[in-house]
Amino acid sequence: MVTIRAEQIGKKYRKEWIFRRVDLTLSAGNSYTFVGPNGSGKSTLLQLLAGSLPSTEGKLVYEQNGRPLEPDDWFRQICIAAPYLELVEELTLDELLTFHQTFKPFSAGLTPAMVADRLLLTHARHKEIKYFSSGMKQRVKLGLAFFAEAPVVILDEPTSNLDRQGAAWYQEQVRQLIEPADGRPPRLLLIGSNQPDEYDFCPNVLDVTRWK
Ligand SMILES: Nc1ncnc2c1ncn2[C@@H]1O[C@H](COP(=O)(O)OP(=O)(O)OP(=O)(O)O)[C@@H](O)[C@H]1O
Repeated sequence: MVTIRAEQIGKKYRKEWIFRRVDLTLSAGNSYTFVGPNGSGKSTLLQLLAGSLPSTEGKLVYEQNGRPLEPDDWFRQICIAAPYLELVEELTLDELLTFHQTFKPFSAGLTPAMVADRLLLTHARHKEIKYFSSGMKQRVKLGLAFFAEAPVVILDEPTSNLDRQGAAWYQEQVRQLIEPADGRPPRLLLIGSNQPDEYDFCPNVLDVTRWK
């Protein structure tokens, strides 16, 4: 089981503190949503918790089954879907899924063809990502996080560009992360959002402006 512990972390850009003194303990089987107005620091905080941005102050500890993990091993534990993370556009969906699973394996038993099916994109398996619509790309980004084995899933603005069918698909899949129907271990889910229907199932909603 994975736990992320943030101890008094803060982030400053130039002379401006985005947030300070963030103390959090986040563990598997739970979901947490960070809310706040545009520019309040949701994406920045998620990137710090993912270990992809350094904090200006404070300490971040990752633990697996009570043992600290080295920062270099964090990335294996995390899948992140966010508007600022791009897909490799030159690859077809099949190629992308095959490539991705070499460093972020899919859950046991899932093949790239099965993942394409779960993405509702079987018809587009041989199409290059650059020809996907923005909603199709968003589904791929989410699917790479939903269907990987990694125990921590981070979703920033998860339903951006999704139509009604895509949003319903998101709702169905995201709930299975914390209450898996197939016996898989529950994951730690972190969301950054301003749209209540993206996190209406989530009991832990934290406004980042509390850390200004
Ligand atoms: N690389 C950077 N250099 C300087 N300032 C930055 C940088 N990245 C973000 N910021 C600033 O940090 C603040 C928080 O930005 P962030 O993207 O985390 O907000 P957000 O809450 O996710 O916003 P939104 O709802 O618009 O996505 C903003 O004032 C932004 O301008």
